[in-house]
Amino acid sequence: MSVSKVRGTENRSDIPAPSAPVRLATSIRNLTKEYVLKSETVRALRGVSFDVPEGDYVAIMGPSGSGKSTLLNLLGCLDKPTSGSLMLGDDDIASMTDDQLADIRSQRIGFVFQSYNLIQQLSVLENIQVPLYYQGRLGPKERERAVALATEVGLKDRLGHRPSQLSGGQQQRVAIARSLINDPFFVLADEATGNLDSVTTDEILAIFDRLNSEGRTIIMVTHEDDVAMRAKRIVRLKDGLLHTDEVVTEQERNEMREKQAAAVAEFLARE
Ligand SMILES: Nc1ncnc2c1ncn2[C@@H]1O[C@H](COP(=O)(O)OP(=O)(O)OP(=O)(O)O)[C@@H](O)[C@H]1O
Repeated sequence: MSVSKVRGTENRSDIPAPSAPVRLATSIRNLTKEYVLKSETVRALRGVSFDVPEGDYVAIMGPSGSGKSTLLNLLGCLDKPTSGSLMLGDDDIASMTDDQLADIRSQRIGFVFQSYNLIQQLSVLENIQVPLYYQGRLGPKERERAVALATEVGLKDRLGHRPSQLSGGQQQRVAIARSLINDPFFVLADEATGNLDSVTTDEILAIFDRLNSEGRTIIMVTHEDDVAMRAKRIVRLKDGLLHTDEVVTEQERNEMREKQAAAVAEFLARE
């Protein structure tokens, strides 16, 4: 893998030129997280700093225990840092109350999990609208938006289906549509293709590509190099620290797309 070693927003053709101020989806400074146990304190994050400009597509990688889930939990407002700052828009989550964190989590962050996390008793359309239930925002406009999102992820003719009547890839599409219903700061994807075969993985990554080209910010944790190479940037953690922060060039992303498309075609030809 040859990713060019360029950090932050320097030399980024996909990020607006300096004349247009770069708006940040999130900004992380000296972020630490310690878990205090009876016998020891685990320093899961030991001072991590990076920015995610709006419209970026970042893959977070690193060996087991390097702090990926801890960082994801902080980005998703599921936990608070021990020190440092994590800005979402103008708000620092470090200084928020638990109630404020819960509000931001349900209203401004789109989650996509490996196991889809859909509600089995609800239809596709209802699952997409779940984040709105908690805010009491369910009217014809919201329904229209949910239908539009279902259409965007290719599920227009499955609106009344239950999750058990869908394939894994279709369930993940529902989760992606659900993640967008609140127009989030960013979509946070945790091993989103981890349960999917190569054909379906390619379909889901194509949806992420499209969403990102429409301006959506995507942050995903993955163990898979081939999945990470579809992002615009790879942040690697090691021992709770930022190890590398590398841009994936458009050429490298295209090559990975072509490689994966060829593998899918070969697989389908064998079927
Ligand atoms: N709730 C917790 N209490 C105590 N220690 C924890 C807790 N969560 C994580 N850790 C520790 O923090 C460190 C970082 O863990 P984390 O789960 O963030 O790593 P990871 O990179 O996501 O690993 P993996 O790829 O295996 O999921 C590890 O040493 C882990 O044992």
